[in-house]
Amino acid sequence: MAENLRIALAGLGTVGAGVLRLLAENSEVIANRAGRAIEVVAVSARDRAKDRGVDLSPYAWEDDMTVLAARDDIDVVVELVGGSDGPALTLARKSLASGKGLVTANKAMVAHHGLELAKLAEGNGAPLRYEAAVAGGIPVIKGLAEGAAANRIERIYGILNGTCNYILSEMETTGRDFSDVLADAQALGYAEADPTFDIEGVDAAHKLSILASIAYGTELDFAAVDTSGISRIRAADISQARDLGYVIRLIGLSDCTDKDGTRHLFQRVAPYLVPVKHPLAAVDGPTNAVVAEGNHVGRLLFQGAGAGDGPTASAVVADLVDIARGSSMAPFSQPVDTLQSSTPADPGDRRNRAYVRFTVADRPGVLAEITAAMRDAGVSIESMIQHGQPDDSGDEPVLVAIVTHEGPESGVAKALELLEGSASLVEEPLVMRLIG
Ligand SMILES: NC(=O)C1=CN([C@@H]2O[C@H](COP(=O)(O)OP(=O)(O)OC[C@H]3O[C@@H](n4cnc5c(N)ncnc54)[C@H](O)[C@@H]3O)[C@@H](O)[C@H]2O)C=CC1
Ligand SMILES: N[C@@H](CC=O)C(=O)O
Ligand code: NA
Repeated sequence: MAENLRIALAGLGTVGAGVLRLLAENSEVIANRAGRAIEVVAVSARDRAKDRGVDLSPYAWEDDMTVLAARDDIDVVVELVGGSDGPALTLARKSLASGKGLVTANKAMVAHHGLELAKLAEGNGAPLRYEAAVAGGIPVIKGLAEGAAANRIERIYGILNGTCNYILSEMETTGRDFSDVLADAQALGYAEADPTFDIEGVDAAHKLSILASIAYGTELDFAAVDTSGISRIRAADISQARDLGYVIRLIGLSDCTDKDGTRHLFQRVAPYLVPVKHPLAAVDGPTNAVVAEGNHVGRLLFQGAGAGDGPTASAVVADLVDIARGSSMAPFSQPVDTLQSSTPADPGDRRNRAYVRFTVADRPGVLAEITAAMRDAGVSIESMIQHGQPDDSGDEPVLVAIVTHEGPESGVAKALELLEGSASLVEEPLVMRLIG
């Protein structure tokens, strides 16, 4: 066998400790497939003494993780710290600049700095891999960049955040409280260090922007992702959706069209109503699923664990196996200077059915005001559900949910504009589109 691939690990939390366990447990199968052993030489994290259930004594310890990039006994640095900037980015830049390979699970860093890092990697002949950064254990980057490499990808969509999917599906099946289920997701190691990234859709937006770049051969444009999360969803929305035959899922959705020589890139992360019979409705817990439509292969569905130590470690180590084998794939599937620029597509042009939930004062004329705004904006109402309050005092706000017929998104936006400042509305309306 060839010489060992010598690696250093920065970050020994959920994923880092998972990688050490996986490398130890499956060393033989990994070495057979990689053609050589993968040897951990050095590690770094915040707290050396912390009990992680793994023996760190065989490895050199560095208090300052960025020093790993300067060690000449290391071929590849594995960054499992997190954060778009800060020490993770310094380590990534230094590692690639010194010609070392870099494997990372850090979608925030790749979404913000992926093109710069890819340029550094290509310029220095250093491999850069980040399969774990998108949809955890699912080999979706490989699937698109390698398996579907012959296709023009026209559309991708799916469930890209395990924490949100866990929260929504638990709330749906057990009726448990949002914050209670979020605490569970954190304890299980699914959530980001700052869970607002999960619940406000930012983590899924990081992943979507990376997938879009690989799928369409366009430059990363995280800032253009139209992003909203699940923090405003209530148990009442979940039960109203169910009564209508839908479940609620946080969906990332993107397509890319050429118009007048310009690439128009649509990227959105938002909660959608998904028909119960749709394949994405059955995706529950921390599972992720990505649908990609290629112009020759047709529809591909990738599904599996999107978060957690074992699945994420599996993707990290798969990248190491690739590097050990000598794979020379460009970090974004094609040389970074061949990626095309794009312009954000206008969402107002898109046609959808929408669920709009209003929280309103329980008094005469409120429904008429809402329906008048819908009429004036040219929005046709398909159904309306009002959840009355237990008594008839009129003191408590009530929820009114409207489902519209299909129409341009600009219609609902216009209706909400007409209702802006209305004394009947107790809070900002919540809009969720219907998929399928
Ligand atoms: N947990 C999961 O299911 C998944 C996580 N990821 C990504 O993997 C990366 C790591 O995530 P987790 O293991 O969940 O995080 P974690 O919070 O469990 O572990 C982070 C590790 O980095 C170390 N660290 C953090 N800041 C540091 C600093 N300034 N200096 C030195 N060490 C520092 C901590 O001591 C800890 O060992 C993140 O980029 C995350 O987005 C990706 C896919 C799934
Ligand atoms: N916090 C993320 C972890 C994996 O990327 C998620 O919940 O999906
Ligand atoms: Na993945």
